[in-house]
Amino acid sequence: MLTRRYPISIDEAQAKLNALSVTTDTETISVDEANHRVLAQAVVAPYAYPHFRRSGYDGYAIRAEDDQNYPKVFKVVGNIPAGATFDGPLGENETARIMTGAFVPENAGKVIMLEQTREIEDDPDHVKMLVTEKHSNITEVGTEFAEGAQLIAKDTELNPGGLAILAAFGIQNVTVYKRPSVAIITTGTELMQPDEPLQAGKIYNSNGPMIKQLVTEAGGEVTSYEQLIDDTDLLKAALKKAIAENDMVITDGAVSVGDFDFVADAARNADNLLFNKLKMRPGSVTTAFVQDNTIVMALSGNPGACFTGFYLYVEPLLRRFTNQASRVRKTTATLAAAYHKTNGYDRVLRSTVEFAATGLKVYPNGSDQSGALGNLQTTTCLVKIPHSTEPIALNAEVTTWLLPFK
Ligand SMILES: Nc1nc2c(c(=O)[nH]1)N[C@H]1C(S)=C(S)[C@@H](COP(=O)(O)OP(=O)(O)OC[C@H]3O[C@@H](n4cnc5c(N)ncnc54)[C@H](O)[C@@H]3O)O[C@H]1N2
Ligand code: MOO
Repeated sequence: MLTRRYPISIDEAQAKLNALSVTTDTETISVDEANHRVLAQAVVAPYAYPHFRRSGYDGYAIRAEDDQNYPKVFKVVGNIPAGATFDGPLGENETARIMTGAFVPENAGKVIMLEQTREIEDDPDHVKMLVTEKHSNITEVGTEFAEGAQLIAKDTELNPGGLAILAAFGIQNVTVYKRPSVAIITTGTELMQPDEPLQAGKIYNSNGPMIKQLVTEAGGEVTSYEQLIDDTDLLKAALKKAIAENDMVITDGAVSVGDFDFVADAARNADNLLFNKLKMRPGSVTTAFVQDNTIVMALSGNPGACFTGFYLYVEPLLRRFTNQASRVRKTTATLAAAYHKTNGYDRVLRSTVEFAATGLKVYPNGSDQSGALGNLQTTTCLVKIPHSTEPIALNAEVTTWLLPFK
């Protein structure tokens, strides 16, 4: 059924999505699997770190009171490799040979580096120290973290460095936000499977693989991925199932006014229709609605529109499920290359950004057509050309969205 749609602006559409309440759930997972997951609770140090006084160098540990009158001969009373401990105190002018990272005897005040010492021929029980050291060369207990100090803050996305901090304390599990579950439904009888030979009138599905990775990059979990032919009953059933089982459903294609545009119907009858037309190109047909507490984001089948729609509307929403701000950074930049077209709607150009000394410069990157995909790899930002009857001026200040992972 063809019914009139009422377009809203990019800002209005983003505001509507932003106003949706999103539930954040948590789960406890193994640190091994926590890279790029977001902490739902701060992690604190279970004990001081380091938890023993540690030597920074290979050398000899001595008492502070013996640290004078060089050159000087010390009696070697022990050997402390990394991982070992040392029983008993050092006596006057006694020393223990020590390795980097090893336990420093309790009453030692300094480690003399090996380079400042000399063995004594035929006398392995003694060593000659040539000069003292400026620093103690000992890392004290708790230098990095006191017991109970915060190791990593809540709402931090863990990375390999952070995992190292957790591992340093033997922490094996962390409480993180659950990733939002996302079903992806791509549509179109023209879509072939990747292993099928090329056929006239048909294309390979390029949006599906892209959306899958974009969802993952934005912290979502793709729970199902379907490529369906244009069969209204099939599509309706798939959408219903996906809605019942996921936090979000992303559909692609079948959203305009064609014969199989089942999404338009679902949107019209939804619990909460947010928008089904945008004052923007590409992606004017982008649609969003809530059904049974699941958000359905219907992206255009046109590759350029699909890419643009994901970053402007889906990424910020996905991030909210893990209490994160969008990584698509909105800013202003200088339009550094001419763009002559005028537009009835705001146009979002796939562009590239240059971080110049004078500020950000942006350059339209190849085709502005909704159906073009040749610029998806190299695009690093999206640039808004406001609707106007006059072409935009060169060097105009333009709203720019910097894309993450670019
Ligand atoms: N009579 C009208 N026709 C169209 C209108 C309109 O208002 N009236 N809007 C146009 C605009 S603007 C857009 S954008 C597209 C939107 O179409 P859909 O989002 O419904 O997508 P489809 O019609 O299914 O496909 C459009 C285009 O994209 C290709 N496609 C679809 N899926 C994929 C995929 N997974 N990978 C790669 N390419 C895909 C498909 O083959 C079509 O070429 O509608 C205009 N038409
Ligand atoms: O909605 Mo279409 O992508 O504007 O060209």
